[in-house]
Amino acid sequence: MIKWLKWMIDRSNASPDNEANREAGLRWLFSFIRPQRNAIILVLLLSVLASAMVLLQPWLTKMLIDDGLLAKDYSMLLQLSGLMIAIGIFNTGLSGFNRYCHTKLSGQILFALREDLYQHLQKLSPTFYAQRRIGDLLSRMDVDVAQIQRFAVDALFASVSSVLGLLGAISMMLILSWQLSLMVVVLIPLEVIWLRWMRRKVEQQARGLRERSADLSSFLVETLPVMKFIQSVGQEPRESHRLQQFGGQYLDQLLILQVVEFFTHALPSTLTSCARAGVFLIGGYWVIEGQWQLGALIAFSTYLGMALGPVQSLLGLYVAIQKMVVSLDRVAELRQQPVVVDSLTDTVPLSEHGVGTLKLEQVSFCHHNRTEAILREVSLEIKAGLKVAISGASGAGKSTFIDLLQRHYDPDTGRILFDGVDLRRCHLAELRRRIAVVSQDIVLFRGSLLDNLRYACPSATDEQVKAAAIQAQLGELIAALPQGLLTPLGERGQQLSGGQKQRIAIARALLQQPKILILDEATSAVDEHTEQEIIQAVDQLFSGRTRILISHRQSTLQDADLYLKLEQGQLTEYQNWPQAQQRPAV
Ligand SMILES: Nc1ncnc2c1ncn2[C@@H]1O[C@H](COP(=O)(O)OP(=O)(O)OP(=O)(O)O)[C@@H](O)[C@H]1O
Repeated sequence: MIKWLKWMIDRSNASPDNEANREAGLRWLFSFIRPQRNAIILVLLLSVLASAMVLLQPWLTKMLIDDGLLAKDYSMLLQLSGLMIAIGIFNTGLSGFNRYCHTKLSGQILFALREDLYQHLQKLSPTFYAQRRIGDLLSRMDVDVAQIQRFAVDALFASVSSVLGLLGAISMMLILSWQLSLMVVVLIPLEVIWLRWMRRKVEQQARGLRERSADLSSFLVETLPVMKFIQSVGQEPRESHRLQQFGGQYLDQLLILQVVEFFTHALPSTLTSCARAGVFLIGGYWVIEGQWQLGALIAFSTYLGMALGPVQSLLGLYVAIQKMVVSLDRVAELRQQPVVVDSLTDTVPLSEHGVGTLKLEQVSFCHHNRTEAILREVSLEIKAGLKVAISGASGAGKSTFIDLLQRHYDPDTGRILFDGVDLRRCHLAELRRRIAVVSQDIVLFRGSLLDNLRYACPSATDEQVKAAAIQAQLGELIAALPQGLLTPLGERGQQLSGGQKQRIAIARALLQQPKILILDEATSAVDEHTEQEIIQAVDQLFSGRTRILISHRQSTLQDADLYLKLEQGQLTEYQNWPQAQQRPAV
């Protein structure tokens, strides 16, 4: 099947890399089709049955005219009419059942494809997301996957029933008149040659359309969440104009594709009309001359329609393959993005009694495509239970350092150890459960406050969540909300203040029971008084556990047990905050 598809796909402008990607994409697609073998066989059998029933109808009409009407046989007329009614009822039931099985199969493949792609995206690093437009990812996940699935199921079944219909109709036509049948068969190679010539154009324009559609999605994803900012800087007309431009480009591309598709189908349709006229001319002459029966001519012309219909839909399928390839390439490109960080199969379990000591051994790290290293051969130990303050100029790499601790990236050289275990050997989820990060941007999902608090720890009971919320001083907020903990927070918790969101994040971290709590600029959005309250709460609630605080503010970093400053790839230790602000290091 893969070989057949590769033959159908235009390779004239594909590089060996593209070819390899495409083949991997096809293999990926078929890995979802194969497990549905039984359901596919059932739907195929139903299609065969449906095609046979359709083929029977014109033959019955022929018998009705020639053996019933023209022969004036009333009993035959009655029997054939009864048979036609029975077949009609059977066909209705068959098509309903066929449709149900087909939709179920099609949906199962669609969601399996999407889930697999989503699971792959879940493993990709922050660098990948920093480089990609979310709208484009959305469009690949949504429209491209649906396009592939539509082809994989709908088009393949359509092709099977078309081939069956075609073979059946041609056989019936040959039985009725082989001379007229030849006329039709000669057309098929002509149409195939034309389509092979047109396919590259279709693929090119379909690719353009998918890209314009991704531009539109990206625009909406980018601007809708920040409408407040656009309003406050008065740029609504500019964004409306941009939408107009994207819309215009999309429409232009759509029209070009329509024109190309029109010409692709126009020649075969014209040839078809000529063939039909030819059949009526020659067949009609034979009937007038008494060499052929009227019923046979009517049945032949019906079978001719039935044969040309499948030819048209097979040719349409040929065009659909070129469009599907565009989507398959776009999805395969995502599917082949390398997973930089993944759990090994033989991970070393982290002890529940471990205290959470962190050790860096000769760690160096530089972001992909950057020249300036974030860490250069840094060796350091952060003993458990300390309150650690990390300062450093903006862009020095403090957040990247935290990403390395949570293993969003691996060091280029050297290693990081958690309780003596190299992070590369830890199970990712286990490691990340032990290191909770509260950052400036608190992520809140649509759902109740309760659901949001429980997000990192879904097994927590309502009582545990409530206790954590009270500890994080959310009592007042809960009392003020109309449905308490069950109040929906709305999109991204826009109705909450910065301090309230921060407390939600702390309550979440409390439920997570981490060994290490990291506050990465977590309090920079709140006033100093609220900040002091939050930090006091953290010191109290997480006392005895390692707390790493990152900030530019002195008020946040005071009273630490260890001061670290990140500067030019070095993490230098200082005795206190004022010293950390000056040189030299201790
Ligand atoms: N995913 C990424 N890919 C490439 N470069 C990145 C990536 N993330 C951050 N950087 C770059 O790495 C450097 C350090 O960024 P980082 O966010 O770690 O700094 P920071 O010290 O936390 O800054 P700030 O105090 O302003 O938050 C910056 O130059 C930034 O542009």
